[in-house]
Amino acid sequence: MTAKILDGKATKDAIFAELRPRVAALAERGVTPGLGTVLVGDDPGSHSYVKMKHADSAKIGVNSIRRDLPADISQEKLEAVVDDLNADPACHGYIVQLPLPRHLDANRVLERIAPEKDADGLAPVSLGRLVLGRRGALPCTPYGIIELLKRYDVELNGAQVTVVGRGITVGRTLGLLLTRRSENATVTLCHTGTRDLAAEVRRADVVVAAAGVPGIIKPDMVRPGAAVLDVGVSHVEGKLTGDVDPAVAEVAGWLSPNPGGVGPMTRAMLVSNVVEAAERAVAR
Ligand SMILES: Nc1nc(=O)c2c([nH]1)NC[C@@H]1CN(c3ccc(C(=O)N[C@@H](CCC(=O)O)C(=O)O)cc3)C=[N+]21
Repeated sequence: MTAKILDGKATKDAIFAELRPRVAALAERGVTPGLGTVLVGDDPGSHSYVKMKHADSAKIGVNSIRRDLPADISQEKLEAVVDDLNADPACHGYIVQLPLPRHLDANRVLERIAPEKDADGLAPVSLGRLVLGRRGALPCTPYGIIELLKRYDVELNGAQVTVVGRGITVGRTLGLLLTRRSENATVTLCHTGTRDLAAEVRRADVVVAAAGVPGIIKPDMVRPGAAVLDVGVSHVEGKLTGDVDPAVAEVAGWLSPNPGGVGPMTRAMLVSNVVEAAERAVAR
């Protein structure tokens, strides 16, 4: 048996097809959604992600607002750019690409993002709203994971989900999303202090691997038929390597490829958050 593919690339295209008429409706009201990115320094990975985000925007008629800043920019100057985007009516949502160079305080920058313009749902106000169960931008990767599972009819209601990794961008926030009444999953959040990772993974209907440890999920840890999502991004000998051992495909019922799985879904939800922010700005 080999796992069915949770195709993030095709699902992104389907989501874009649904966003296009919403963008057209905004155009009729004279509004073009604008997605901003703030990129500090010249990390090649970050550059390529930001480039992909703007290519996605262009595809569905969303304007790009790009601020590429030198690696040695000061905290004050970076915060001034954030203030500028907060004040720019053409920018409906933006992200500050993470990680930032070490001399900068990322939390202070994220705190400064106007909550209604937080496109990745990672600013403190958005995270607080998620905890409280109030409306707000949802973090793009967890949101994309849930959307991907729903569109392939993978059951979450009552499901046992094991999440590996407690980072804010994926693991910790995914636990919050999955345990909402609307998803209704039971979540086990694993991390470096977990005593028996194999046992936690083995009883899961759905496994989300977001540890950033290449190949940490082995076939003997996966229950036959389980859905396995690979969120790991590591580079081994110059090649993108995920957290899921390729042999898991022989055991799992569903598998998100990497690349081509959760990455494109993250980008789809980012654009979706910006279109939604533009719709809210028009309604105000
Ligand atoms: N504020 C902030 N928000 C982010 O959302 C954010 C961030 N900072 N910093 C970096 C990470 C990384 N990230 C990716 C998004 C899409 C792909 C993606 O689409 N990858 C493709 C291509 C991969 C390849 O071939 O290189 C794929 O998986 O198929 C990857 C990585 C968003 N991040």
